[in-house]
Amino acid sequence: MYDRIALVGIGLIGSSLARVIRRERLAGEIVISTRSAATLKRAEELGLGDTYTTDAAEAARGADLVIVSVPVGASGAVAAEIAPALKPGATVTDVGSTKRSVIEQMGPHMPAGVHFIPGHPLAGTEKSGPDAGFADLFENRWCIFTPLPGTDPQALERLSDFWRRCGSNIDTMDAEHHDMVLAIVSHLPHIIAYNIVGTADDLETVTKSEVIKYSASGFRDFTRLAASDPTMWRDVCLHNKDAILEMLARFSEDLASLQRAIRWGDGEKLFDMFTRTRAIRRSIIEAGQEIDVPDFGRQAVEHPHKG
Ligand SMILES: NC(=O)C1=CN([C@@H]2O[C@H](COP(=O)(O)OP(=O)(O)OC[C@H]3O[C@@H](n4cnc5c(N)ncnc54)[C@H](O)[C@@H]3O)[C@@H](O)[C@H]2O)C=CC1
Ligand SMILES: O=C(O)C(=O)Cc1ccc(O)cc1
Repeated sequence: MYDRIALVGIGLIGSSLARVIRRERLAGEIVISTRSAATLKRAEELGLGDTYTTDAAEAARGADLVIVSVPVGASGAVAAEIAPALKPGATVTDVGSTKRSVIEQMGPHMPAGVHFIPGHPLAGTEKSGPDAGFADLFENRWCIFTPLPGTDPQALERLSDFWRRCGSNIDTMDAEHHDMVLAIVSHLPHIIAYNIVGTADDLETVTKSEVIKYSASGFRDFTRLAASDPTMWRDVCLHNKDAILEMLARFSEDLASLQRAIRWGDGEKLFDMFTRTRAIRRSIIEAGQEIDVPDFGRQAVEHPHKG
């Protein structure tokens, strides 16, 4: 699909891309770049690409598609590094979990004639690094693009085709909306998980070994999320601050209401709420999507990001 694909960042997402690109023969050549020499060496041992370099600009030089898969806080620095090496007509995309900040960081560095198309595959795990990736990661998952006004439709269609061949379904929306939706369906659940596991860890009356020994499956699910990469999630929190704070405020209000119902023995209120939430889980299962972004508020490309 592309003669030369450069993967900048070769952790869970970058290495999953490398594997599916190879399996589906989506590139003539895969060039891999990452900042850390040790990670690059591991990528080479795993045979993830054709050539390897710690110099992102060298990787991007002559590439038809550059995919930036680094923590969102590093995307501006990477964009500055690769910009002078990009060839006219190249497409640059990313996979970051937040979109408005990535656009603000990368956009200004993108030379005229280069197609910059921000993206986000809604697929991942709590693991990180090149060993954690797998070719099926994107299978039957959503990939959301947040194209900027004036995006070349052909470049967008080609990139969409690429992701379809990686197994994904495509959606587009503006970056603000993306960040709001993801704040509730992904960022808040991770923050809640970090928090509940932290609370359990701080308890004085219940020992750490009891938490481990008796952890019910509900708590275990939280510990999986709370094991996610600290650098990645620090960056998500710092770079989707407004939307996360908005969702946290709503969450806290609703939690206070739940707390009140428990305090005052309002069983009807508790029952009604638990019935309502049970229906949501059922609709997700019926839709054949155990996780992923629900249908609400999807916006078409015709209403792109205006920031
Ligand atoms: N882990 C997940 O479940 C998902 C992550 N994402 C997004 O994908 C991006 C990458 O995440 P993962 O692959 O999970 O992380 P990871 O920690 O597994 O890999 C990150 C990679 O970026 C490299 N890196 C870090 N700083 C760099 C810099 N300044 N210059 C060049 N390379 C640098 C690291 O060496 C590593 O190769 C993040 O923006 C994250 O928000 C998106 C969907 C799911
Ligand atoms: O591990 C999980 O359950 C996830 O939710 C993975 C994930 C993490 C970050 C994203 O931006 C998208 C997907």
